[in-house]
Amino acid sequence: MLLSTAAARLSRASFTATARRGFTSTKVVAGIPTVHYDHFVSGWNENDEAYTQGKFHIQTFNKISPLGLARFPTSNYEIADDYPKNNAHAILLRSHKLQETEIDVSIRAIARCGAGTNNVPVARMTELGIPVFNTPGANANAVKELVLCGLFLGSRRLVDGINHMKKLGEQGLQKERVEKDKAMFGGREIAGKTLAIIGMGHIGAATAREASALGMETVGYDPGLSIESALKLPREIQIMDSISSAVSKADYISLNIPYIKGEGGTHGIIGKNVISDFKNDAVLLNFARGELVDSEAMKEFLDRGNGRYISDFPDDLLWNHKNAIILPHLGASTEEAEETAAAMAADTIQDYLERGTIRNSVNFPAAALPERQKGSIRITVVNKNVPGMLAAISEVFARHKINIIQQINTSRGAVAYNVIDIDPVVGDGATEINLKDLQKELTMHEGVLSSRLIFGKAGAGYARNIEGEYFV
Ligand SMILES: NC(=O)c1ccc[n+]([C@@H]2O[C@H](COP(=O)([O-])OP(=O)(O)OC[C@H]3O[C@@H](n4cnc5c(N)ncnc54)[C@H](O)[C@@H]3O)[C@@H](O)[C@H]2O)c1
Ligand SMILES: O=C(O)[C@H](O)COP(=O)(O)O
Repeated sequence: MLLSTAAARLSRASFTATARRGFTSTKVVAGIPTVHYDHFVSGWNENDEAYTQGKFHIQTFNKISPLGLARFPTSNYEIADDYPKNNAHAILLRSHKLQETEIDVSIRAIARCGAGTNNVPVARMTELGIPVFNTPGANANAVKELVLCGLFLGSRRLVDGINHMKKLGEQGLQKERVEKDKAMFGGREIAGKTLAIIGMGHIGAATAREASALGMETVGYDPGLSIESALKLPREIQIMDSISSAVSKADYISLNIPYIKGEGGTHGIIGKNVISDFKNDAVLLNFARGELVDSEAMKEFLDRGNGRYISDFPDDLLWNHKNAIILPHLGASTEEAEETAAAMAADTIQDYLERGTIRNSVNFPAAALPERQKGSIRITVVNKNVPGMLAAISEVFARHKINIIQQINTSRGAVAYNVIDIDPVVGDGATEINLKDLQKELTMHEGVLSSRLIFGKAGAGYARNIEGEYFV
């Protein structure tokens, strides 16, 4: 859907832009030949007046910490929450549910200031050759602190007690009734109880450590446990081989895994089966995602016993349940976490846009080429991860008698990524290099999705192969 409408719009836009410009630019760099290039002034924008030439345009969704945004130097970047169609180069967002129609063809990258990327159509972005980034660990401390708070909310009837005191206050009865009524809000201590951690990544591992320090026994389940996280776990933690075996021992269960839709994903992973292994008075802490828990099954559990559910996510069924406490997605809402996540996302985006470096991507392979030599030109190519692509790409450079100084080719799943530094002095001694033709040949090779020339003006030099049509 997007492609057909976008393609139609872009056909018009690229034609108009080319016709309007009607020239090929040149750039002379001291000591090296003349470089011919095209579309260094972006041809994506339909409205030239709105376009600030020579700057990267970052489109934000959600309110992003100003301290994080300040990482973008104003000399090279412009930030706005709204751009005319095809004027933005990258998207920065938090939990906004990003629709495919909001992702213009000019977008080269998307960064999530936070951990979960289930609000971004990641699989589709992979097909389109657009890297999606997140900020691992940036908000983990904030979430961990709220999970600890959840332990206490689930142990003592704090919210009910607070509400009761408000009611008594309105009636002027607080002092008279407090000592008698407090018996309604008794609880238990967490020391000596068992906490099961499902997902021992940045949040889960930190929670396990703190819970252990508070005197709790800990058990954990995580089939993808990283070495980095394993090193943070308390020594005493017992590692289990299934969710059920972990929860069956637990008085408290903390869920800290990503939400992944579809087959093999985590939708409703805490369902009837797993819940049937809960102790009658178990407390489930869900600071991960609402969709991980089957609300019907949870309701049955809460209706029949003394169990509790503390969740950071809206729930149409459980929002008013007497044994549930629902918070308005506050896990990462601290000044510190918002700032750290925004700063990390800003740095990641800049590294990608300015150097082609990829780190913290959820759909692209990590890639970092050493700084490009002065005067050299960096070209990045995104292609489908199918046989013969590297040879085909190298062949284009060879045909143009261009020497590759350094390069990296790496892949992840269905996508491959190349970063190539070339010597602008062509092999046959010619004094001119035609990047315009080179980029078109590279980009239009079957299987290539996009290419980028990192040389010259910010925001320019991006081309895409959209189902066999060339867009610059
Ligand atoms: N409430 C909030 O505001 C808030 C803030 C940050 C993160 N989150 C949520 O918490 C999740 C975890 O965040 P994180 O920073 O710890 O991420 P992380 O990537 O560091 O850790 C996730 C861990 O879960 C493990 N895992 C994945 N699938 C699993 C499964 N089926 N069973 C057991 N373990 C599994 C992974 O191997 C990984 O170790 C995020 O994906 C996000 O949805 C919520
Ligand atoms: O996945 C995350 O990082 C959290 O859910 C935080 O979301 P937020 O940035 O919208 O608070």
